[in-house]
Formats: sequence, structure tokens, C-alpha cells
Amino acid sequence: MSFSNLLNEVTYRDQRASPAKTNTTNHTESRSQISRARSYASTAATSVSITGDISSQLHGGYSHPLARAWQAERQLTKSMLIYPLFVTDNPDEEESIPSLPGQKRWGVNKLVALLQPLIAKGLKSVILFGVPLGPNVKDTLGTAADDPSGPVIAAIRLLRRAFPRLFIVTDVCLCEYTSHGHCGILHEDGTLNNQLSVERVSDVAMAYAEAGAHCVAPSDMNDGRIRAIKLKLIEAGIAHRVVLMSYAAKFSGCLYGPFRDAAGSQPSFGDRRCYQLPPGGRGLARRAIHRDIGEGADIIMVKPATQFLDIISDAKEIAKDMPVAAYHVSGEYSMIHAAAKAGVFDLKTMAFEATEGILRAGATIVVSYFTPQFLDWLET
Ligand SMILES: NCc1[nH]cc(CCC(=O)O)c1CC(=O)O
Ligand SMILES: [Zn+2]
Ligand SMILES: [Zn+2]
Repeated sequence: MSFSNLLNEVTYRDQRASPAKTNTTNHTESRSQISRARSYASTAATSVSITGDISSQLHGGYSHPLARAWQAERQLTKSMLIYPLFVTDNPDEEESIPSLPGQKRWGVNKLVALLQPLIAKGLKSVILFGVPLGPNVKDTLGTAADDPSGPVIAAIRLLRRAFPRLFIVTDVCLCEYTSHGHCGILHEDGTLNNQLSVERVSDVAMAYAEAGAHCVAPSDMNDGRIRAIKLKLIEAGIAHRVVLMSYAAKFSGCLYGPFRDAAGSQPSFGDRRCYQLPPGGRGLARRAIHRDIGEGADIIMVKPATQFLDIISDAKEIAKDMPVAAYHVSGEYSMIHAAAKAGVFDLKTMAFEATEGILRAGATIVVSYFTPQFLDWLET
């Protein structure tokens, strides 16, 4: 077949494929139509009948599973996941948490057996929360937070030795350790004393970093704590080996309920609305993110996650040269479990939809109670 015959053939077939043309020609492949098509082809040799119709054809781009995967800017991988662990001061503890299905409070002596199989499946990182259970451990200063024999520091030392490649993050806050359950030291009127709180929180962060934590993550929301921690890390000569992850945009609300059951950190009076952000405060969150970048944060975190996807997207735009983390918090996790149990949807499908939404919004690190399950669900 010559080139011009081929061109005629292509042009003719293309016109037949066009629904509008097909209707008018009514499938009668007459000589005159063919010759009309030929003369069209000879006058407009380069136009293979590109009409507006092609823009409506999207299915071809995602008909194959691999082509569907290519549509995502980011795909969930095991190295994006951080697994939250509640570590108590009773070394042999292994206690379920009813409002947080599948999660437990662990004694230090249980951690190696818990983590060994998860690390074998690809677990890369944990975030530690201390849960003091002993009598009279809590006081107004949260003294137990940096007790060298307390659960967090003991766990850091143990895990560094047992799993040299595991990346250890420590949440830094006082609410698990204060008698009043607030995230800092209080004035007599019950409001946060920001100056004393920052001093104390940064000391706790230093104790964890010096014990060997790879990353410290202050979740207390006191103003200026990122700067204070960064300065102390520099002064101690360890800023070069410690990642500072700021819970920069942490919103108040009811989604931390199961966590507070797990950690025993429910405030004994009032709430956290004067230090955690108001849920409608998008502009405030943007200011907090800018502020914490300026104070020396290495990673910006947004929390909760699925109710705050716009904030994750803002964080990615503002902190465009930094990793953005999202905390898929206890209430989000427990809601998914409750709905799956009620037959509303399949747990695994929903866990992926929620987490992929978080990635699509802009996060590349996800703190998730689903981590052990994702290690099974994700191919290596
Ligand atoms: N300040 C401590 C802290 N760090 C992380 C969470 C919540 C995590 C979750 O709900 O899974 C909380 C609870 C709170 O602020 O009351
Ligand atoms: Zn707190
Ligand atoms: Zn004050």
C-alpha cells in the first residue's frame, strides 16, 4: 500500500469512527463518500480528523492496574509509615485498649517480641508514648517524663540495641505525666505558663535525644518550643543527629479520645482549646507552620489527618522543601474499625482510601495505627 493510500485509509476509518459523522453517513459506504474522504485527505494531509471528541476519552489511561498506579503522584510504601507504641512503666504489661482495637499498652520487656516480626516485614519506624501507671507518678511538673528509668528512655535504649536500623521517634509532651493532664506547667488560674512549659518540654526532648532517639516530636503546642529544643540540641552538640518533627498544625477536638484512654492523659479539668488549634483555623495553621519552619523544624506534621486534608495541602505548599507528616489519629482509626465492624465497609479498603487521601493531599510520612496491617497488605 502506498503512503497516500494508507493516508486515505486512515482518514476514512477515522471519520467512520466519529459518532457525528457515522450518524450523518448512516453506514452507506458509497463511492462518493470515499472519494470525498480522499479529496479531504489530499487537501489536509496532516489532519487525521482531530475533533473535540478525543478529550472525552479518559478510560484508556487507567484501564490497566499499572496504568492506574501511574495516576498517583505518590504511592504508599512501608518506609512512609510510623507505628505508634504505648510503653508503660510496668515492664511485663500487655494490656488491650478497648477504644483502640488491636492496640495495646506494652511493658518494655514485651517490645522485642512485638517488633521482631514487624521489622522482618519491613517496619522502619516507631513513635513512642510513655504511659506511667504506677501510683503517685504524676505531679504538676510532669517530672516522670524524663525519668532516666522511665518507660520511654528505657525503650529508646533497648530498641537502639535490639534493632540498630529502626528509626525511633519520641512524642514529647507532659500530659501523660502531669497530675492535671495538661500539656505543660500551669499558672494558678489553670492557664498554661508558656515560659516554664517550654523550658520543661525542651528538657524532656533533650533527655530523649541524649538517650538515643533519632527524632523528637513535641506535641504540646506551647509557643516557641521548636526554637527552644533546636537551640538546646545545638548547644549539646547533637543537632546534627536529631530530627526535629513539629506537630505544627495540631487541632483540638474529639478525635484524640481513644489515645487519651490509652495514655491516661485526659485533662482533669477544662480542655486543650487554648493551645491546640481551633478546627476552623486554617489561617492560624498556616501561621503556625511558617512559625515552626522559622524556628528550626525539620519536618512539619498535621493532625488529625482526614478531617484536615486542606491543611496537609497547605503544609505541602508552605513547607515545600521539607517532608510533611500527617498523624492519622486514634479517633480516625477507631471510627474505621467501628464502621467496618458494623458492616458499613471493608476495613482494608477504607484504610487504603484514607491513607491514600492523606498522601494525595501532600504528606509523605504517615503516623498510623494501621501500620502492622499495611506491612501485610503492601507488597514488598
Ligand atoms: N499531647 C500528646 C498527644 N500526642 C499525640 C496525641 C494524639 C494521638 C492520637 O489521638 O492518636 C496526643 C493527645 C492529645 O493531644 O491530647
Ligand atoms: Zn499533651
Ligand atoms: Zn503566662
